[in-house]
Amino acid sequence: MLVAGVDSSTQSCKIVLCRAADGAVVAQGSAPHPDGTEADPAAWLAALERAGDGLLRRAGAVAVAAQQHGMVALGEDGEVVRPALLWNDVRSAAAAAELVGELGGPAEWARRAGSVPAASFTVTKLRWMAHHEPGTAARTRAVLLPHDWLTLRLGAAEPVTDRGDASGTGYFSPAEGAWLPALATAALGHEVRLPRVAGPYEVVGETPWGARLAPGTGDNMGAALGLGLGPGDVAVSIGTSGTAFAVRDEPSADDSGAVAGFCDATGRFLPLVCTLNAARVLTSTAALLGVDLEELSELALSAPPGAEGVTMLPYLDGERTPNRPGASGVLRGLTTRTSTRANVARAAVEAVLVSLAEAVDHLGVPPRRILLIGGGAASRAVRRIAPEVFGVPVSVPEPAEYVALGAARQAAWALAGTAEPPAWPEPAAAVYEADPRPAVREQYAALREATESWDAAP
Ligand SMILES: Nc1ncnc2c1ncn2[C@@H]1O[C@H](COP(=O)(O)OP(=O)(O)O)[C@@H](O)[C@H]1O
Ligand SMILES: O=C(CO)[C@@H](O)[C@H](O)COP(=O)(O)O
Repeated sequence: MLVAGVDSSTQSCKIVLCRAADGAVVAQGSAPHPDGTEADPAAWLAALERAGDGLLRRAGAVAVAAQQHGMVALGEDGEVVRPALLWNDVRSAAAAAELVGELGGPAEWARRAGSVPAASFTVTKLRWMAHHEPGTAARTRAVLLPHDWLTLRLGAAEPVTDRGDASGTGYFSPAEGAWLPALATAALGHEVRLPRVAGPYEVVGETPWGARLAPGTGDNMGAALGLGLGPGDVAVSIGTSGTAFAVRDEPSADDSGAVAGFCDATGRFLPLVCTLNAARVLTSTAALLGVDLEELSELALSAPPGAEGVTMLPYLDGERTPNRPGASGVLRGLTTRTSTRANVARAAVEAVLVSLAEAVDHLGVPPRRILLIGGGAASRAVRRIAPEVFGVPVSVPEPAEYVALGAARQAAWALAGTAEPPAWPEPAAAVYEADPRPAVREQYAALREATESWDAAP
């Protein structure tokens, strides 16, 4: 029996077709998403159909994992009332601050919703819409997340979500496993329908070609399931977002707001730290230097650690961790001697890695193992420099679509109906080791602190 897993992420849709018994990939496809921080959900469905052409119909079960947090606002008849506002859209930063104040501060949000909402969270997008598009807000009768909407369109019997993705809305209690509808109502100004929260391996419907549909989840929860993340492991993903996350048995509640207290896709929890600037820092720097990504790696590896003092603050699209939505990128330390393309390339790679090393620190427990995934992990320079910056050996699992694999594993789980997910083998990984370079982190931290007062109003 074959199963399919979908990863509808920020930049593209990726689909894997796997054997249900052991997860071996027999076929895969992908299709790009339009650029931007808002999107017509129909474009996700079109990309899914293109990526899955010729392979989705071979699956006996399907699950969709997708970018977290996006607000898909629906009207009375289930129609999309405006383009979905995505996780990386920072226009709701002021709404986030307003909501945090209204409920009595960050600690109260962390206690009730597991997270302190920054602009990424769905709840802040509802408030932004209530203020800026009151007519559209008034028409909104239901709110779904990207994976919920795609699952519905693939044949779910009713609107459904799962604990993992629900925990990124800001109106769900991870500890209780239940919606907090009053928080959604307060944000939008009126009651709104929310999807049913399905169990982790429930069959929630059937596709038009007769495949069973599993509930799906958020992309980071999908990656945790695809990697088989275990105790002591921290996954670091370099995709459009940078994320660091671990699977835990107890919910978390971080008053500082750095750690989001998400649920995972199996009934456990997934504390996660997310940055807004990761792989695109590398593509932007490559474009700035007029090189491709392979040449960027070569340039970065030809410069010394610390890039002779050239330091980049990578907050190109504003930042979420630290919460600096009005920030922009900064390049420091340029002199006639140090202004080389190699140093700038190295500074970009180090900046992405240090921002994620700081994210790992926020998780609190030093990892036994770091697993590096996402498109940016394909960069030679990233893989080689990562252990210098993280200060521990870094495992890079063999290149694969781990989010889509996690969704496929969930589909196989729904098919099996067993209490635990099917035991697929752990991916083979290359281990990268290097002497730690704490000075690289120190020069970055000094620049981060020195620029705290520079940000524009978001
Ligand atoms: N060799 C490479 N070096 C650096 N970045 C890369 C490389 N290969 C792919 N990427 C980047 O990875 C990103 C896509 O990663 P992915 O994890 O699929 O993102 P998302 O899931 O957010 O859509 C793109 O920005 C792409 O440019
Ligand atoms: O906002 C978060 C996590 O809280 C992001 O991780 C999104 O889930 C988007 O992920 P990618 O498309 O970058 O994988």
